[in-house]
Amino acid sequence: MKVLHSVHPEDFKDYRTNTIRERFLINDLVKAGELNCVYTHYDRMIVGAVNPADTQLILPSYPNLRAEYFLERRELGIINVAGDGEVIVDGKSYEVNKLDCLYIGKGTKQVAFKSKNSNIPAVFYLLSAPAHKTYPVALMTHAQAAKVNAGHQSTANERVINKYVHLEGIQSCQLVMGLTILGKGSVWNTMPPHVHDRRMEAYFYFDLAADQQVFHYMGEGHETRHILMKNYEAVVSPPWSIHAGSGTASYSFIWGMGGENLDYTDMDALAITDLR
Ligand SMILES: O=C(O)C(=O)C[C@H](O)C(=O)CO
Ligand SMILES: [Zn+2]
Repeated sequence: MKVLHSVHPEDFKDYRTNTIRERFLINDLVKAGELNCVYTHYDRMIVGAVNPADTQLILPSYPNLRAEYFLERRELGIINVAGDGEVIVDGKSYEVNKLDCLYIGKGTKQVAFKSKNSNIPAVFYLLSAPAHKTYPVALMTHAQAAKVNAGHQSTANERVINKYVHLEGIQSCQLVMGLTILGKGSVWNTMPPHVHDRRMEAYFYFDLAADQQVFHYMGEGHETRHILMKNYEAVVSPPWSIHAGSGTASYSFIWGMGGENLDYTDMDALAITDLR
């Protein structure tokens, strides 16, 4: 499993395009018939994706974990971003269709992923954080997710934030997870931006046309850089970094965090005019 190490904000200031991409971008996650994971040293969050074709794919245990099975000491959040799918948790099947979320607690021995129709395969995005206790398996459909309307059409940042795993939603040890869908004509996410030193974050962009990209902004507010992101690519955001994006076309993205607390609103906002 590929490993991403943590970066100091002072070192980040000298990074050029290639180094920024090497240290923070997670690409090649979604591949037909494959399950791929990347281990990050940001709160030990694992970022992954599963794209089952004709046969089911089983979550393996990686040598990095020194565990008998993947979820021996971890919890897992899953969101499907494509065709209808099924997740089998220790023999019990859950229908996980587009934009539905399944949480699986510590101690689950086997997790298998299937597409309902191999012509329209599912793409399951995965986030896994270390866990100290077992919370029950929970399925939340897109319709059931807590919705927050944010931004405005006049500032091109109108969007709906959908919260699945958080303090008042699906219970977890440290995972917080949801997705944001931009309104028609809006291109900006998370603007005005924020940081949260208490939690790392990862963004995964989807429903972005193949010939378009998202400019994802990162770095300390007074020292920003950008990274160009394609559909089905993820990026890690260190605790000291802003994480915001502007797309050349419409898109959605999954956000997910791990760290000190489960409070979605624990953010330190930055004024747009203070950004450099
Ligand atoms: O569009 C937004 O704003 C977001 O989705 C923000 C993320 O949820 C986030 O960064 C949470 O910390
Ligand atoms: Zn954030």
